[in-house]
Order: sequence, then structure tokens, then C-alpha cells
Amino acid sequence: MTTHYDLIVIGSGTAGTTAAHACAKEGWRVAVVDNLPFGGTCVLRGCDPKKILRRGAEIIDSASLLTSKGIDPGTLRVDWPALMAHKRGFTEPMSDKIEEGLESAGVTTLHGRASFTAPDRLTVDGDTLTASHVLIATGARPKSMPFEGSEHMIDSTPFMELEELPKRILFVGGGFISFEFAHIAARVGSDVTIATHGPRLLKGFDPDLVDLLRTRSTDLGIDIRTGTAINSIVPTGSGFAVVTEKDGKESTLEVDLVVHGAGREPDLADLNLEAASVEHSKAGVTVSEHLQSVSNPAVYAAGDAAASPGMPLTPVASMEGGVAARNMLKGTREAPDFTGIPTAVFTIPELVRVGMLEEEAREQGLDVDVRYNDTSEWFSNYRLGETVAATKIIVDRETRRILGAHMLGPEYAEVVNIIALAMRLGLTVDEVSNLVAAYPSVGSDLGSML
Ligand SMILES: Cc1cc2nc3c(=O)[nH]c(=O)nc-3n(C[C@H](O)[C@H](O)[C@H](O)COP(=O)(O)OP(=O)(O)OC[C@H]3O[C@@H](n4cnc5c(N)ncnc54)[C@H](O)[C@@H]3O)c2cc1C
Ligand SMILES: NC(=O)c1ccc[n+]([C@@H]2O[C@H](COP(=O)([O-])OP(=O)(O)OC[C@H]3O[C@@H](n4cnc5c(N)ncnc54)[C@H](O)[C@@H]3O)[C@@H](O)[C@H]2O)c1
Repeated sequence: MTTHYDLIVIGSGTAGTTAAHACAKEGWRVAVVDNLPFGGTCVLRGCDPKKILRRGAEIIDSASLLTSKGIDPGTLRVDWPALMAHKRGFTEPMSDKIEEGLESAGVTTLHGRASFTAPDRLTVDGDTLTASHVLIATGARPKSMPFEGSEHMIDSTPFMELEELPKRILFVGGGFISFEFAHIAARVGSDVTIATHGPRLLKGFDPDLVDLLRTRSTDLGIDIRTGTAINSIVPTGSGFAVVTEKDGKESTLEVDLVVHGAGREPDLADLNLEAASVEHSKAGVTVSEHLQSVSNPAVYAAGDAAASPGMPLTPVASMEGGVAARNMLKGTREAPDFTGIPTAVFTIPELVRVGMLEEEAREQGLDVDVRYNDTSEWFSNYRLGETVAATKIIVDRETRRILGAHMLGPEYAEVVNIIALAMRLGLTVDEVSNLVAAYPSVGSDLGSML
């Protein structure tokens, strides 16, 4: 039997569930399909569980910063299995809650892997479904790696299920996942190495602040190797021998665990997009500005699976899911507004960005006023004993608008949200400086940062 829907959403993550709720609310017959438990990456395997594990590391770090300043860390340590259980206390009930929420909104939930058989037709584990609209919201998965033995790496999902943290851990790649997880593992007591093939760490973040974070990370004992390619990973029985190459010279690193932090790519491989004439590339489903497939008008894409200008982040997935839903419902051509979307690397301390990098603003020929502050000795950081903190705010001299803000320091992922809102509202730096903040809060430092 073939069942017809107004909308079939493939993927129950942030993008998919946002769109499904919006369309069901307007009376559409909607189905959401997922081959994994409902909820997607952020809630079950990404942002949220990671930040719970980070809390354990934060406590160790906070105590160590105030050692001999009133805190005796004594035998303070992370009980990893108990912290993992605390994490599961959040993640385990979430799939049922999310699925029940969809069902009570009238959405049909289907378990299985979806793939197209025709432009308006899908199969899910042998059942045929047809739809007036299909939203591809299948997210991303770790990129396959070109070197011998790459199958011995684990990715972030099993990392967040480890019952014990091994002593020696290598993170491959110098981006979000490697830095965030390395900062957790180092505080828990592992010996951590980060190896990345390129010269630049955390590409996309302010290089001056990345340099400070690099120093803070090496001071913690994290061994950071740039310009280092992985040639092979060979099991040794007790662990792995990883052959790396730097400047044409090979060396071998013995570790207990190798973690994939070398990038993710849109998860489209199993969708049989050719059968639906859906154009796509390595960047995702090729979409117009309003998130409609350029080659099949019945198909839209949102979140990590879409080749939109938005970054592969949860707030972008949520925004795109909402925009795609409105466009499908009304036949409109609304484009997502990517102005002022902040992003944070949840190292300890955290590194954040909103808007343009200094180099991007200069490349565009803008007349910029770069307001840099070493905030490490400011009250908020003195109080915590944090010795590495800085901010860089880029202001357009002509319009006095904030073009970008870059910050490294405790709780700066909260502070950057204020600037993000100011950027979305088009406020001038003088208007933002009018903020009257609760004192002493980290947000009250914003005026001085500006
Ligand atoms: C470790 C980690 C930490 C992260 N931390 C942050 C953070 O702190 N902040 C932030 O903003 N972003 C973070 N991200 C990124 C964020 O999680 C993603 O950008 C976001 O979850 C993407 O949402 P989505 O709806 O596009 O896809 P997803 O949430 O990935 O959902 C896609 C769903 O589609 C399903 N699916 C795929 N193919 C099929 C198919 N053929 N049939 C049926 N179902 C299918 C998958 O099973 C999955 O459930 C993190 C990512 C990772 C991996
Ligand atoms: N806090 C957050 O918002 C957050 C946290 C984790 C993940 N994410 C999302 O997940 C995505 C994936 O994270 P990620 O850290 O895997 O990717 P990333 O793109 O942040 O970093 C990938 C790194 O791997 C390096 N690399 C690529 N190929 C390599 C190779 N063969 N050998 C060695 N190094 C190699 C790159 O140069 C880069 O440094 C991110 O782009 C982000 O969108 C977000």
C-alpha cells in the first residue's frame, strides 16, 4: 500500500522537527522518518551531551585556577562513569519525548532508512510513500579519511559513550571536535595529542585568539601538532601505532585511542538522490536561496544536509527548518537571514565568534576600527583566576555598526549573544554601549570591551 503525505521529512534532528511541527500546525499531513532514535545529532550525540561532559572538566579547571587562592583541590577528580550516567539521564529520555511531541502534534513517525525511488516517491524499509513535498534534513556524518587504518578511529558519537577514558588519546584534526573533546579529556586526566595536516587551527576563528587558546591548551599538557599528516594507524594489541608525517619526516606515536575530528560532510549517500533528480555536491543538496532544490521543486533541504551559506550549527538548522516550512506552506521565496549567528568552541575557556573576521573585513576594503582588549586581568577573570582571556571587536568606522566580535574567555559564549542580537537589529556600537548590565556580571564587561 502507498501512503501519501503533504510533507515527508527525512531526518528527525533540529531542522526536520522544526519544519514538521510548523507544517503539522497548519493542518498538513506530515511524516518524519529516521533510521536512528528520534532527536538527531545535537540533542543525542552532539551539543547537549558534550556540554554535560564538559561540566565535569569545568569543575576541575575552576578548582585548579584557584589552587592556593582559597581552594584546595585535594583529591578532586572526574568520576567518568558517573558523569556519563548523568549525561545519559538527559539523553536517554529525549528520543521518546521528541517522538511523542511529534505524534501529539499529529505527525506520523516512521523508523527506517529513507531513499528515493522517484521524484515524489520514497521507500522506507520496503514501504512506499509519496509526498507533495519532501524535506531533506539528514544532517552530516564524519568524512571518510584517506589513510591506511582509518577504520580504527572512533568518532564523536562513540567517544561520548566511552565507559572509561583511555590514558593516551590522539585527536585527528584541529577543529571544533578535537579542541572541545581534548579540553575535556585533558582535565579528566588523559594524555592528549591533537594532530592536524594544515598550518591553521580552528580555521574560521580569530587567529590571534586561537594562538592564545593554543598556549592555554599546551599549558594544560595538550600536545598540538600542526602540519602533521596521518599516514597510517596500525593496531598493536594494546593500542595503536600512528605513523605521522611532518615536513617529509615520519614518526610513530603510540596511543590507546584515535578520535576522528577531521570534519563532517552532508549525509546524502543513502538517499538515492539520482532517482529524484536532486542535484547535490560535497557541500550538500544544491538549493536556491529559499532552500528549494534547484532541480526538483518538490524537494527542500535544511540544516547540515543543505548546501546553503549557513554554517553546520544547530541555530542554523533550526532557522532553516522554519524558513523551509514557511516556503513550502505558502509557496514563498523567503531566504534565511544569516546575519549575526554566533558560534562557540566550548573549550575551557571558550572561543567565540559572530560576524566577520578582521581579515575578511579588510579584504572587503572596509574601514575598520579593531578594538582589542586583553581581559585576563579584568575583575571577572581575576575572580576566577583565569589568566588567558581577550576580545576583539571590529567596528565599521563609517556606519559605526559592529562587523564582527571575537572573544576568548569564561562565559563569553553568553556575552557574544548580546552582540549577535545587536548585529541582527543593526544597532550601532554607541547604542550597544548604552547597555545597562547587572553588576558584577560578565555581560557588564561588554561596555569596556567596546
Ligand atoms: C560532537 C558534536 C558537537 C556539536 N556541538 C555543537 C554545538 O555546541 N553547537 C552547535 O550549534 N552545533 C553543534 N554541533 C553541530 C550540530 O549538532 C548540527 O549542526 C545539527 O545537529 C544539525 O541538525 P540537522 O537537523 O541538520 O541534522 P541532524 O540533527 O544530524 O539530524 C539528521 C537526522 O537524519 C537521520 N538520517 C540521515 N539519513 C537518513 C535516511 N536516509 N533516512 C532516515 N533518516 C536519516 C539521522 O539519523 C539524524 O537523526 C555539534 C556536532 C557534533 C557532531
Ligand atoms: N561547538 C560547536 O558548534 C561544534 C562542536 C563540534 C562540532 N561542530 C560541528 O561539527 C562539524 C565537524 O567538526 P570537526 O571538528 O570534525 O570539523 P572541523 O571542520 O571543525 O575541523 C576539521 C579539522 O580537521 C582537519 N583535517 C581535515 N582532514 C584531515 C586529515 N586528513 N588529517 C588531519 N587533519 C585533517 C582540518 O584541517 C580541520 O582542522 C563542525 O564543522 C561544526 O559544524 C560544532
